[in-house]
Amino acid sequence: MAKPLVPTISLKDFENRRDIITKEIIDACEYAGFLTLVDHGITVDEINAQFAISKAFFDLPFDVKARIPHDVKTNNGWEYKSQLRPSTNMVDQKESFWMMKRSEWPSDNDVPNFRETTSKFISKCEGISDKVLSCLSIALGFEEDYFRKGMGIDEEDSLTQLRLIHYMASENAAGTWRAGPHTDIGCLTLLFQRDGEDGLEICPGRESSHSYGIGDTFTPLPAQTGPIVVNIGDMLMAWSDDRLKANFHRVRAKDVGKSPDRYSIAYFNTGRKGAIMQGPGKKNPPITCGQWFNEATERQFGAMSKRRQEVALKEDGKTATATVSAAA
Ligand SMILES: O=C(O)CCC(=O)C(=O)O
Ligand SMILES: [Fe+2]
Repeated sequence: MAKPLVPTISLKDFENRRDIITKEIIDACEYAGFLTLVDHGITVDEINAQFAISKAFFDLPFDVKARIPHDVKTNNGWEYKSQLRPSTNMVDQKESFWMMKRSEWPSDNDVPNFRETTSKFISKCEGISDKVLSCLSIALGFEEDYFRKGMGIDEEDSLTQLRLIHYMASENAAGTWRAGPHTDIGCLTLLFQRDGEDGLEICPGRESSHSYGIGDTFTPLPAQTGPIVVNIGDMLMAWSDDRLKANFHRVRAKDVGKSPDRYSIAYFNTGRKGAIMQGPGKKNPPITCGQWFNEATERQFGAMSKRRQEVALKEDGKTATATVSAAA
């Protein structure tokens, strides 16, 4: 039987099976750049609890969500239909809340238990990411803790983020994108989805972390509650001398007919600002992760502006009084 494009990899008995798991992860990352993790240690109840928190946040009135507006400089905060994709020249049909461990979080008064549930969820994501990153460190010829130090999740200059995402229900969505084709900016993304909320599609075949040509063969990856979709981002593609592939992916709604709301949660492992990224073969000149992150966020999110968000709110006929003040 042909191997699936995106393999399912179990983290069960990780310490004893580390070598096998490393080989499976590397095989997946060298072509598809995507894999699905199971037996990872987060229960379906814990995942559903975080989705419930996410929904409670997105259900808040616009002006409450807009108390923490997206800031292009830090890439944290709430944005509403404002992510202008270079690949489509259109805004994604979604809203999202970006956060770091040390950024401003929605208050527990607005979303009961936000801090406790989300802190627990983040620490689970950290543990799973650490396992995968330690396999990748060794496979690339670095010390086992190389990427652990590189991410520096507890350092002041950590750039790792959690993103709560809500794609609104739609009907006959031809010509629009829930998320236009893109590659992820950071190192390693963990993506949580829910049964029945499909839409993610991936396109393997990217050769260089500096090329942005998009292929035309996208393969759908059905959404499941429980398994985690893991993918490589641009930073790790460059950091591995292009060995691990950060491939294009996108999220679609049905061209004809109704698509339900879709909620997803992404945990983006990103190198800390001060870490210097250079691959084992020194293919690319050294650059700090901070500089890489700033250039990439400007390229991808630079067009998110105060004006854009206000226009989007008005177009939607929602309250236009929200004090959205994201940097231009
Ligand atoms: O919602 C999804 O499934 C994908 C999200 C995504 O690709 C991203 O935020 O980078
Ligand atoms: Fe993505």
